[in-house]
Amino acid sequence: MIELAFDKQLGTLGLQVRVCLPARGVTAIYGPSGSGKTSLINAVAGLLRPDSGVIRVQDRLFFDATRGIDVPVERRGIGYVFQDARLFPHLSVAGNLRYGLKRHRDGPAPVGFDSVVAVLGIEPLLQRRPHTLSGGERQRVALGRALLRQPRLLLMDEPLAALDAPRKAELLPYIERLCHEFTLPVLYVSHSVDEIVRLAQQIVIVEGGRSIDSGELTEVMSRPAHARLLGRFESGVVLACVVAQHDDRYQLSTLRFADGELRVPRVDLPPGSPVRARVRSRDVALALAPSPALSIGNQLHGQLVSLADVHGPYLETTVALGTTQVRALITQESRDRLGLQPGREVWVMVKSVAVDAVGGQGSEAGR
Ligand SMILES: Nc1ncnc2c1ncn2[C@@H]1O[C@H](COP(=O)(O)OP(=O)(O)OP(=O)(O)O)[C@@H](O)[C@H]1O
Repeated sequence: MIELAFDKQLGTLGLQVRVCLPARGVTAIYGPSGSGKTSLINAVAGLLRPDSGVIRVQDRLFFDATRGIDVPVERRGIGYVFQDARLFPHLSVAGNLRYGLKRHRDGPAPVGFDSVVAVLGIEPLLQRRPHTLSGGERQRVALGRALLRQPRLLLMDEPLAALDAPRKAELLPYIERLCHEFTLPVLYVSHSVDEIVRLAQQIVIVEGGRSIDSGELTEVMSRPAHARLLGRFESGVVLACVVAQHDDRYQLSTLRFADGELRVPRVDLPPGSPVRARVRSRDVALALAPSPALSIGNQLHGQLVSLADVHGPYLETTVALGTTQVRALITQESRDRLGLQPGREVWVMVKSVAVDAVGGQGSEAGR
């Protein structure tokens, strides 16, 4: 387990972290700008000293204020990848990677030089100097260097933030692959919901310095309480699904979740593969009856649970499809016109779904 229970006063912001996470897979640290995400992982790294509390990663106690324990940064065995790659300009790529290796204590290294080079596709870059690399290539080298230090925990602070959209798209599959291949726990700071849904299994939500929620990603992300933080364009639910079958004629795939099925553009994974389907509230409409006259194929029967104000003309509604809940963004005018109130039977019209493989590659949307 990773136990983070500490406080730190940062100017006017009171950082107050209380989370217990499994020491495996990727945990996203999500929250608005200035909420304290970087400060949280800096405390784990040993770069920021809490005023009180405890920081423990598996059997290693890094910090305990009452017992006067504060393990120095270099002895925590943590890899850190920043927004900018921070490579040594005078060393080649190979030299930068070996710098990490050199600092590893004796004994067989679980993460080998060749496997890191292969997973991150660095081979053709080995003799180059950092200033000749693109931003995405530099970040791949920074990731490799961090991994070769054989960390027990990897921290990443918005590693894609400084890149333009094509470079982001280029780097993301490498991050996915390394999280999959090297089984060390990762804390991944980001305020991009797309990145988080694609990479993380767990999430910690930080707001105003406080860890307000944490847990399994599909569960936490789908909670209506977080709709405000996610914003009107990102709010929605994440459904754990499996690929049920493919329809070659129409190039569609059927995804099965606990209470139904969704048809989406073909997902290149074999039947039985686990995937995540992100259904944004703004991509869902409500109707009082199913309609074969509509182009939308995903029409699911459910019961309206609640209607919550968002802002302006909008309401976010929650609909139960058995045990699964989805949400739809509608206008107040639609609510009154359709006479919608809790308990009412409705049909959920899903216009678009973003699909991400669990620990694999993602594919986007469909109608
Ligand atoms: N040493 C410090 N002294 C005073 N205030 C600080 C200190 N370190 C951070 N802060 C403040 O604490 C707040 C949280 O900063 P932090 O960088 O952790 O947030 P963040 O969620 O990572 O933000 P962003 O997403 O913009 O990077 C900010 O308002 C920052 O100015």
